[in-house]
Amino acid sequence: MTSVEVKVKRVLHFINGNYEQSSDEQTFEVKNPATQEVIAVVSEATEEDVQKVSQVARDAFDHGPWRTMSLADRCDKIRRMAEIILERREEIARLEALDVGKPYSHAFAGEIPRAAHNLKFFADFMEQQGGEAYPMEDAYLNYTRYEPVGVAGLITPWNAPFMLTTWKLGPCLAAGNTAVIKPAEMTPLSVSLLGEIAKQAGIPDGVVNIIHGQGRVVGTAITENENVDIISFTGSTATGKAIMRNGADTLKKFAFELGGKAANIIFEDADLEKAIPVSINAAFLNSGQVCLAGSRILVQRSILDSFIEKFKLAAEALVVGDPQDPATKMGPLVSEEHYNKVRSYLDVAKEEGATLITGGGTPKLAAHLKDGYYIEPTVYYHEDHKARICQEEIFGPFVTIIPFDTEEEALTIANDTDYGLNGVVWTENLKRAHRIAHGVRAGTIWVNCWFVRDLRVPFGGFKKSGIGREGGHHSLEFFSEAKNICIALE
Ligand SMILES: NC(=O)C1=CN([C@@H]2O[C@H](COP(=O)(O)OP(=O)(O)OC[C@H]3O[C@@H](n4cnc5c(N)ncnc54)[C@H](O)[C@@H]3O)[C@@H](O)[C@H]2O)C=CC1
Ligand SMILES: O=C(O)/C=C/C=C(\O)C(=O)O
Repeated sequence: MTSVEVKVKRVLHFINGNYEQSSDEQTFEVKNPATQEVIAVVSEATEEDVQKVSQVARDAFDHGPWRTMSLADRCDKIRRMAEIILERREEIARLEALDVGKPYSHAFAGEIPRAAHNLKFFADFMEQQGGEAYPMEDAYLNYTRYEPVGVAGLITPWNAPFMLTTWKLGPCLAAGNTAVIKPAEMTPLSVSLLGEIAKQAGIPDGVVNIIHGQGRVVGTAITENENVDIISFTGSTATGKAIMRNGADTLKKFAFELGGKAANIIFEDADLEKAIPVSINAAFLNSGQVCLAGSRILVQRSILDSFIEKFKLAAEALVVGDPQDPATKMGPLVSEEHYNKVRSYLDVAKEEGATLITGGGTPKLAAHLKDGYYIEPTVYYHEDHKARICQEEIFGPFVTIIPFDTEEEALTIANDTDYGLNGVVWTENLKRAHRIAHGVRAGTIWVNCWFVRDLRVPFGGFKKSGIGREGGHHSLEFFSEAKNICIALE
């Protein structure tokens, strides 16, 4: 028995304002990762379906009222979507907990309001934008307009499906584009609601479309489709590379937010009262399935023993359980495949001679969760930052503590990675904080905090963590074509 009544849901594509099944009526099943119960039967698109949805989005862009309606009307409709999301907050948070296995309390308090904010923020922000003007003496005047690009493919991952889809949909719509959304096949439930929410908000048919299926079929077909002009993708680095290859023939524009292996650097003067709980969150939020996770904890050797002792106690105190239970702080991993991947790193850690500080087993759970994909919050210690567990994105409740002696050494270790999405530094020394923030090669550095988000700032990664930036005007520029108009004044 689960803590919520589960009725198997039927998830359909949303095309041109209607929910419909695939042309060949094929489906696939989605399971609750906490129990392995089937929770949904989802339509599985064919290439023909992708062709159809892309054409619908193209026609809506070329001939529909969306890109030509007044900015105020467009933004009002996007803001209405945000209001509806808040009205349905509990329902969406329940679905996210059911589908992803993330704690309901986190979805309700954090991700769903953030999803509403993603839409409202970009509607408000778009209305504040001006253009550029460049007079050439008195002879000519150049002025710049930002126009929508066309059809955007929004390909999103399973770790924060609703929040990350709205993060792309907000600027996409505000800039006047139409969208083909491809949610992750493992977690389609919450994103599927965006169709009816868009319709209820008065967004014209064909502007927001959602198509379900496997990434290698549906994602590839979207990426290769002539009607799709740009792709905004969040997910693994490997998939980012495939998308770039597959989009080359149609010369698509890309924004990629990819993997991470952030260094969370704790100096001896850090305020551990703050650093420990935030580092626990950075390690185990959403079972560590967060691209921004602080999965490499670099600790100055002079405080190593006391840090390990406190961190271990805090990790062991985390309540692991049913995602629907408000007391739960950590749920299961998203799927059997991912569970097996994360578990395989326990063997790697052993082979590499890492020292287990805590975890590595299956937590004690209520009987109805016995088949869930649970792993205890797991903490290793390793002297060698080049070990695989310190280099590869594990994307689970699995962190490694690595010692360092000097600031230079901390920087060397922090930067010795293929990734560069974010970094974290804990110190009470302002000058050192700046030196480290400047020295770490990553898109966001948090000083004495983690995952604090202001939607105006650039968000994205250095190195293999991404291409381009989203957030504020960066998102609007990605989803727009800049046009210059030059007028002779004489
Ligand atoms: N940066 C992040 O937020 C995320 C990172 N990951 C990392 O990726 C690893 C593997 O997870 P996956 O589920 O395989 O992520 P993925 O990157 O394959 O999936 C993300 C999205 O891409 C789609 N996709 C897959 N192959 C595609 C293709 N060839 N063309 C177009 N779209 C495609 C999927 O259907 C899904 O919607 C994880 O273990 C984790 O390390 C996974 C999800 C999110
Ligand atoms: O806050 C954001 O805009 C993005 C957050 C990204 C993740 O949570 C993720 O991909 O894990």
